[in-house]
Amino acid sequence: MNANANANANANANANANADTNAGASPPPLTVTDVTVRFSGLTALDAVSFTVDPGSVHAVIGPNGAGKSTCFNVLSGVYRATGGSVRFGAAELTGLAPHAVAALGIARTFQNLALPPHTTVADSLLLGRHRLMRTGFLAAGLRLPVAAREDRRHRERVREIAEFVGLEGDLAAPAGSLPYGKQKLVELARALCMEPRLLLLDEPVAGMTADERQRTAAVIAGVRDGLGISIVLVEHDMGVVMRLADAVTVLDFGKRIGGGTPAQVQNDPAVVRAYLGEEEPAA
Ligand SMILES: Nc1ncnc2c1ncn2[C@@H]1O[C@H](COP(=O)(O)OP(=O)(O)OP(=O)(O)O)[C@@H](O)[C@H]1O
Repeated sequence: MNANANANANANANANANADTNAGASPPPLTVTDVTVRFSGLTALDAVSFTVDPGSVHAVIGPNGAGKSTCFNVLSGVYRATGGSVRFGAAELTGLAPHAVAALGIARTFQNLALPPHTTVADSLLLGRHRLMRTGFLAAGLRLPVAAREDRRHRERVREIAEFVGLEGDLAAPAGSLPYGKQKLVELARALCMEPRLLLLDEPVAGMTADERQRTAAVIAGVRDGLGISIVLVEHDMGVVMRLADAVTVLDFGKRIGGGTPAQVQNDPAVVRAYLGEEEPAA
């Protein structure tokens, strides 16, 4: 079975096993309206608007310095927009701290690895479920049956998610001992362990080998197709963007200069112009 088929098969097998909180609930649209971010005189984002349709992969692309990371940081609550609004369904995200954004079912991964290297993959993924744990510290410390039951349930779910991304054979390994591509998949799995409805992926294939890129792209497609989770993807790899994205927003110098399907933006003269001197947006 190739990576694509494997991810999709796993997606189908596990879609039904999705038993926690937000899981299974169709995500609402994410609506970004006129978002502006200024850093002492520099306008990093200038009245940017776009909508992420439920269950779609929406890529945000643009040349270096275009404002992609700034946009990502606004969506995840790390930066506060100077103006405009970001709504996830009825919830206004603007001004919320990252933990409050996460509590709405929005999970993120990081551009650089953020895993404790000596912690096993299983425990790293369990950390991702912290938000969903109900048993208190005391009950867990006293080893009460309710805590043991909850721990078992979370470990089962961790195993399912590990299988979904193809890490089932690595659960006992320290995360830091795995090849880079797998460590990035652990990050993705940890975000999935939050049972998000929207996943923010910051350059998920950066630094990967061609094989790792293909495998990760298949897993991301599986997340959308099998779990119905909406995905915002900031990515430089145009091949991956064009293959994966349902919709693309193109930024340049903080402004939205184009948007639409991958085919539409590839053929948009303004987009091609913005990329001249860098990489062509063609796959
Ligand atoms: N915290 C900050 N303080 C001041 N200026 C910033 C800050 N973060 C970003 N900028 C500036 O905002 C602009 C947009 O940067 P941003 O990192 O969002 O672009 P990008 O599209 O992600 O670029 P890259 O592809 O190189 O990562 C740049 O001019 C950058 O120097």
